[in-house]
Amino acid sequence: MKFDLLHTDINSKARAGVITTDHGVIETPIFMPVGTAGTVKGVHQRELKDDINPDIILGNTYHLYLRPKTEILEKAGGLHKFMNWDRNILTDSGGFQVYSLSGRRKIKEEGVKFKSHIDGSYHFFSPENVMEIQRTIGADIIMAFDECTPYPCDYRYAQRSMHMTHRWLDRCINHLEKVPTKYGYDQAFFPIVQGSTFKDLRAQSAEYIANAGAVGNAIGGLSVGEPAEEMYEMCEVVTNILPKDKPRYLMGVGTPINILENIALGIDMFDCVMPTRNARNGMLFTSEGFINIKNKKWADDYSPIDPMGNTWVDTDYSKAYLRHLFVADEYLGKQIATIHNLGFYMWLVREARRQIIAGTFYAWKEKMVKQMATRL
Ligand SMILES: Cc1ccc(CCc2c3nc[nH]c3cc3c(=O)[nH]c(N)nc23)cc1
Repeated sequence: MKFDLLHTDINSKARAGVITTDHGVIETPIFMPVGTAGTVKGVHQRELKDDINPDIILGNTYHLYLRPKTEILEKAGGLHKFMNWDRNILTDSGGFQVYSLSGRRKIKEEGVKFKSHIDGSYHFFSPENVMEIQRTIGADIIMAFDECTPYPCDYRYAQRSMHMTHRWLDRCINHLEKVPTKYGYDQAFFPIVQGSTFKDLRAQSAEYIANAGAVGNAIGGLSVGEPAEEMYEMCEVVTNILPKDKPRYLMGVGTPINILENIALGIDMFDCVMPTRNARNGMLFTSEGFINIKNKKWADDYSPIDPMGNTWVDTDYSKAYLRHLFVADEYLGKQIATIHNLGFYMWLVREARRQIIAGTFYAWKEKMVKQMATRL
């Protein structure tokens, strides 16, 4: 994997770049749609390509390991072939999902014992076996096995959790050297910065991760309930330490405003379940603010979903029709809203990239942040 920095904004730390892997280029800043179990819920791969056109989507080690299981993926020749997606895929390492999904889990130095949320069976993730699972899934970018430090927590806990994540990072790196890639293309490995919301721990973790010398770096432990101001403060500290010539991935972020503010702080890659999860609840993101399509006020509004729309659904269907689909619980409603929200997020980061290259990003960002804060 290589990263070319094309342009850095003069009024902020925003950057425009290109990541190149064996499955094509990724123009940054980029938003990565969440495709947890090998599908972006409710959207065909063909629709994804034609209408949303993401350079990369996310998969999840925890979910894919439990279902369809690694042997099924291996026989298919990896996740790309299994789901018929020939562009980039990034998989998270599963640590976060174990911490957030399976209520029953025991975190020890060796690894994490957990109960499957599907059938209650017991499983064990360690830095070593999670590296093997990600080799088998075959994503182009794979994440270190870390502990996403719960929020809030006291300093002692954050410090011990951070050091364990650093020890687990060393075990991931050592093991990866012993397990060759399985399908003939390269897999990039990203370590993850922790340290909760303590500036000194964040600086310490950023130094440790920077010293690992990986081709890309991630910031974890945020977007876990902390106030946005604290998220921005931690990103400021960490992006001042992480190398400039490597992409920076801020995990699980965020709202459109979070994304613009963090692009200004030097973040290149984002993922978030909001556009897809909120879509399924009828919450639409537009450049003028939020729309809850189930609200009665849209019942006889025959205007397009979003006149400024970025995808064909925005002008093919009216607000009244989309509201009817949600009220009637028709699953076409969820599909339309998902394509709309993902189209909005892709537009937002592409427009940010255009503004950075034009040198007008900062003023545009300030205008957009004000404009999107309204609730329609
Ligand atoms: C499919 C998929 C879904 C979700 C993710 C990111 C999930 C995610 C976080 N989401 C919000 N905050 C988060 C923090 C962390 C973190 O500290 N470490 C890891 N490994 N993942 C995180 C990756 C892939």
